[in-house]
Amino acid sequence: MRIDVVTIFPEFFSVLDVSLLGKARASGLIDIRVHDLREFTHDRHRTVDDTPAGGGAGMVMKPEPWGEALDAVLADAADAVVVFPTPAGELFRQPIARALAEAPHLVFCCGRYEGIDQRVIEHTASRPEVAAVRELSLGDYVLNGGEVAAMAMIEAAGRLVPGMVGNPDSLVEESHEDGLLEYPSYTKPAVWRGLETPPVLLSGNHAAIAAWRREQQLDRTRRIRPELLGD
Ligand SMILES: Nc1ccc2ncsc2c1
Repeated sequence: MRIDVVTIFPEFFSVLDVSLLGKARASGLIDIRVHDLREFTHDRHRTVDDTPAGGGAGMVMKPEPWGEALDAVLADAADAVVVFPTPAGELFRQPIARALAEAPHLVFCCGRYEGIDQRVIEHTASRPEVAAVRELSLGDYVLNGGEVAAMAMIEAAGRLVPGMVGNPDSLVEESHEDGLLEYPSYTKPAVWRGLETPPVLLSGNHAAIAAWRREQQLDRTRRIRPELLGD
């Protein structure tokens, strides 16, 4: 998988060299390329934003630098999925992470300010080398830009790429992988500060342990995220 990230804060993504994705990058499993949007400006101040058409507060990211950046990033692309992290997008959830993990080439366009001129999204969707454009939201709160969201999406999708995680079984028993919250986890010692590990987990009865874990998932999901049960 190839992942391109376009941002005005390329240094933000240096952390990708230390995480699980760092190993994948080193092994060539995932080819991550980070691009500074300001490299695609031509004025002395390397301007990437301008005032909003129609007035209003804040600034909007100019289309020209984005157009040139995507010309460069997509020059040798085919079937790229281009993601625009945005609060106005579809909510990013595990099924979308799985879909992104299937893509041979992901491009993340990190907006700042009040967002990117909408014509960039429209033009990108018309490019023949682009298989899909996805405007995706991390959730309903205020962030300063798309970088934090892109990092989360890259990790969520990247870890699903075959070969990324040592034990693929561990991908199954994760919160949201089966649509439910994960069960609570325990390890040694059996008693810690007077608190006991649930005896069933020490019973060796694998059927009883599996049943207990499933019940814990349902109970936790019912209490904390009932909407995941479609109730
Ligand atoms: N403010 C905000 C909220 C969610 C979100 N998701 C992707 S960029 C973004 C920005």
